[in-house]
Amino acid sequence: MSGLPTIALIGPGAIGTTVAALLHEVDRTPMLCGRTAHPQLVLHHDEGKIIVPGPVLNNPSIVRHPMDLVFVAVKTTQVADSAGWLAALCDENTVICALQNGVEQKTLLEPFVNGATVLPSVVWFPAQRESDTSVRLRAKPRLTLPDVPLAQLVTDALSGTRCTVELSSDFVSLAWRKLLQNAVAGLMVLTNRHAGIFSREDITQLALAYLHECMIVAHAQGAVLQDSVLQEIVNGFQCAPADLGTSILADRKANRPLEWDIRNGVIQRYGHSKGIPTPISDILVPLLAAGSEGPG
Ligand SMILES: NC(=O)C1=CN([C@@H]2O[C@H](COP(=O)(O)OP(=O)(O)OC[C@H]3O[C@@H](n4cnc5c(N)ncnc54)[C@H](OP(=O)(O)O)[C@@H]3O)[C@@H](O)[C@H]2O)C=CC1
Ligand SMILES: CC(C)(CO)C(=O)C(=O)O
Repeated sequence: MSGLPTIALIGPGAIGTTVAALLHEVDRTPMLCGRTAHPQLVLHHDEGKIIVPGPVLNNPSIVRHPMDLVFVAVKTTQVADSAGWLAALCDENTVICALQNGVEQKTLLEPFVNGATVLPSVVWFPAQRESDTSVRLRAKPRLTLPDVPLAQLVTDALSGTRCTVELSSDFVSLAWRKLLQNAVAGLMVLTNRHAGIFSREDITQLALAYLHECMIVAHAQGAVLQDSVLQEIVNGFQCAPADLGTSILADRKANRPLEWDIRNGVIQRYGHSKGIPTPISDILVPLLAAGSEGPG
């Protein structure tokens, strides 16, 4: 690579708009690759708003050459539909930073990326799309990446932006820590409620029992996490604004497919493969899957 890296972003939704806006603010505007040709992207943050000029491109045939760095922020349920973008933007020299939840980003993306290197990330911050498609950032942006040499490209791209990037030598544990948080957030979908539900004693008990089950699977997958993490996760939801949602609840409310498999199904799947009983998952996962896909 000579000169500044070329950067594209696929999926300018809640997380994608946030990262595109933060890059734009430091004059590193990525190529905006989406599904809908939004005329511009708008991010509202604590101190004001950032407008990224569009339009969002919606046809991969416009791409003339692969990019050095591609941020992928489509839902994991939308990866296959983004195959055209991934094929056009990636080759074996490209680094892909997956801005997606779960612990399976590499497995999900690698079939589509022409030999590019997929770096998973943990996206710690909540962002929500408003009805006018602008995005509201609800915490300070923060990412964790595995501490590998190619992560430097992402760190450099985001240097000087509002987004903190941390590198971890134990990325697996952090990714599972976040997965546990996402798994228990599934209770918001099943109750059709926001974080306020975690102030209920019955939901707290259910959340802790479910997290305990998830933790056994996490340990079996090599995550090093203390038991105190379970209460910390519940405390986090209890301290959050009562109206704070989660991206899977936004999808439920909009009747879109849910990321139930990478957030909840994954724990049941890995549990079953290791002979670990998952009685709570065995109830929650079919309810989330049926809510997502029906029929009916
Ligand atoms: N929102 C959050 O607070 C957090 C989300 N995450 C994770 O980040 C990932 C992204 O979530 P989020 O930003 O909420 O998702 P959104 O639904 O807000 O955004 C998805 C974006 O992808 C676009 N898209 C859909 N299909 C395609 C396609 N075929 N080609 C190109 N673009 C496409 C959508 O376009 P269109 O404009 O047409 O809808 C939309 O802009 C998920 O894995 C989520 O779990 C992680 C942490 C926090
Ligand atoms: C809000 C947050 C950070 C935790 O649930 C998230 O990951 C999501 O909305 O998907």
